[in-house]
Amino acid sequence: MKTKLRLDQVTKSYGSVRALRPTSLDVPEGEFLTLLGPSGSGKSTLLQILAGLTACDQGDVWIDGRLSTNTAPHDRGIGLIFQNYALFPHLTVAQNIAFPLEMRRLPRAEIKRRVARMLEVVQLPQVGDRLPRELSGGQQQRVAFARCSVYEPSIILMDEPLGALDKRLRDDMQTEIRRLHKELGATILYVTHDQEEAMAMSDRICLMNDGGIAQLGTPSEIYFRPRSVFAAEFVGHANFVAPVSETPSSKCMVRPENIRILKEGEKADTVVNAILEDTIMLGAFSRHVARLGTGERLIAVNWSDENGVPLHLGETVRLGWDACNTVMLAMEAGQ
Ligand SMILES: Nc1ncnc2c1ncn2[C@@H]1O[C@H](COP(=O)(O)OP(=O)(O)OP(=O)(O)O)[C@@H](O)[C@H]1O
Repeated sequence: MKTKLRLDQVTKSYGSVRALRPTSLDVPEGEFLTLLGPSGSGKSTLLQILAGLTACDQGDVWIDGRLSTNTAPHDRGIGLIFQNYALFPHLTVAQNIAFPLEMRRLPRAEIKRRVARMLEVVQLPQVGDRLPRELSGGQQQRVAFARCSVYEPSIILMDEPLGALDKRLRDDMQTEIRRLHKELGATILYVTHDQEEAMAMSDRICLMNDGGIAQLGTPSEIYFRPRSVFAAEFVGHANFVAPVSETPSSKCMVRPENIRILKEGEKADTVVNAILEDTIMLGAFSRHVARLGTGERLIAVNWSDENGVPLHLGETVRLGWDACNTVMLAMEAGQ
């Protein structure tokens, strides 16, 4: 697959703050890649360097196979959407969407055609004559997406675009952005610090920590095969258990859905006794917290079973998991 974007050993410091350690990244054409990581991990810096809004100290940026490190932002063929999407308040929705095309001096009829099509794509065909303040937050966000996509950039960078929206709207917009991604076929780089959002939306996740890439992989690889304690803990809940063969320099991790409360006579590769401290019925699943003799707590998430043996808080349960569901993690410095 053709590489659309490439960062080659890019670094950035702000005074004494090292925002980005030497970082290399290849993004294939048409991919939806999410930059996920805690606050200050360098996500926005990486995006700004790709957009040309921030100059890197060292390294190179390649776009479409062309060396673009010093290319001006408007010559990079990249669309940008940020959290404060700032539509022009005095222009109608249609005028807002037409703006990038007016700047590029496209013929009037062509502008009209493209604006109408974009309004269809974002499913807002009726609101072209309204002002932005007459729209809901989610609708405004869709208009921002339309304005960014109307000149058909083949790369779209989004920095926390749903950060200002409430949960319900976020969910709707996630689906919407996925649909638009498919429809437009653009390469999308999406910044979020919300791991569920990253899981739901991405072809691959670039997990960032402390100005560098901690792990790059599909949502499933990052979740089931994290390569560090940081990755294991940042995405989902990590239960740390004693490794079968004790290696002082490693930790063993099991996800909650792979720890079972064993029924009478049921077997597993590893079985431990624990006191049940809490059980929460979440509908399809139930979440159990159980305390080991060492004082450590394990979390198990199992299918709810209406006909199962009732569990009582304070009772001793047998917890079991299989070797194939454990992940050995190297300890990082300081852990
Ligand atoms: N203009 C700036 N001047 C000084 N320091 C900066 C500047 N921009 C970013 N930094 C610092 O660089 C580091 C990386 O910041 P960056 O904004 O890339 O992180 P982020 O992962 O996007 O964080 P957030 O999720 O909070 O937006 C942080 O320590 C930040 O304080």
